[in-house]
Amino acid sequence: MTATSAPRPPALEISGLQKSFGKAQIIRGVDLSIGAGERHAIIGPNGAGKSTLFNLITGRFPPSAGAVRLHGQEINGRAPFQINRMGLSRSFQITNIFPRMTVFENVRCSLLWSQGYRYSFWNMVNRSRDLTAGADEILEQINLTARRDLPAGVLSYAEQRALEIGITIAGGANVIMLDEPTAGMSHSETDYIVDLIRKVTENKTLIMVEHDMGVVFGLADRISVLVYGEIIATGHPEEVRSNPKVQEAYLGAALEAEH
Ligand SMILES: Nc1ncnc2c1ncn2[C@@H]1O[C@H](COP(=O)(O)OP(=O)(O)OP(=O)(O)O)[C@@H](O)[C@H]1O
Repeated sequence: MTATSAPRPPALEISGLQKSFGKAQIIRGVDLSIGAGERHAIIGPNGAGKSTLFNLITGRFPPSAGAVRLHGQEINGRAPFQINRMGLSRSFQITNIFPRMTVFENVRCSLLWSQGYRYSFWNMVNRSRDLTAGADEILEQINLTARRDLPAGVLSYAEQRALEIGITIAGGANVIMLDEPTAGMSHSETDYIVDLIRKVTENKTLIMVEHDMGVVFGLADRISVLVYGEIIATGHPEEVRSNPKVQEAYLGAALEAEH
């Protein structure tokens, strides 16, 4: 690249985004720009529209108005799998693994899909050294090598969530979206998952919805606060923490709930 080349577009750029279900307007004009390599948390009270926003970004729902750009390319109207192939991958609130398949097979399956293979290729799978090596590398990253050949269903809850993160990153996406990755975890499990997230999102863009303020303030470079379908503040953790609007609308109560 030369010095005169255009600046890198943000990893994700959301403009004027709206979503209504029938008469209910759930996302009411969201503008947000998330830079490449940034770790960004979206916080807000229950029912604020965080999951809906995720579903709009990932193509699960079509927006009522507005646009989403991934690395400068508009993604409106594309199917989730197409957006995934453009480098965006997400996890869900509910653990989303194949419990009877081994831990290794879960990751390999995700790699297969991300590379566009179909069922007819299963018989070739065992021969594919690249896939095996790729899956083993992911298992190493998520600390599940010792559990490689167990059915995923016998893993502990935290290990299943770690596996799900492995499945999310397996396709090599550079924008990773995690929906409440530490929900339902003990303090020690949460610490374990936070370390893991930090490790696997190195040099990637992370967008996460999270209710645990310890996790949010420990991981995020910037935070957006969504209240009633609108972003009322975006900024560095300390700016957001001290913002009186945020204190009033959400953070006061959320931080109190932690103690
Ligand atoms: N498919 C849908 N049809 C109708 N209403 C919906 C639909 N999906 C979400 N909603 C409504 O949109 C609002 C926002 O829901 P959403 O799940 O996005 O909030 P949230 O911020 O993720 O909440 P939580 O923190 O509890 O997960 C809620 O009132 C919900 O009932």
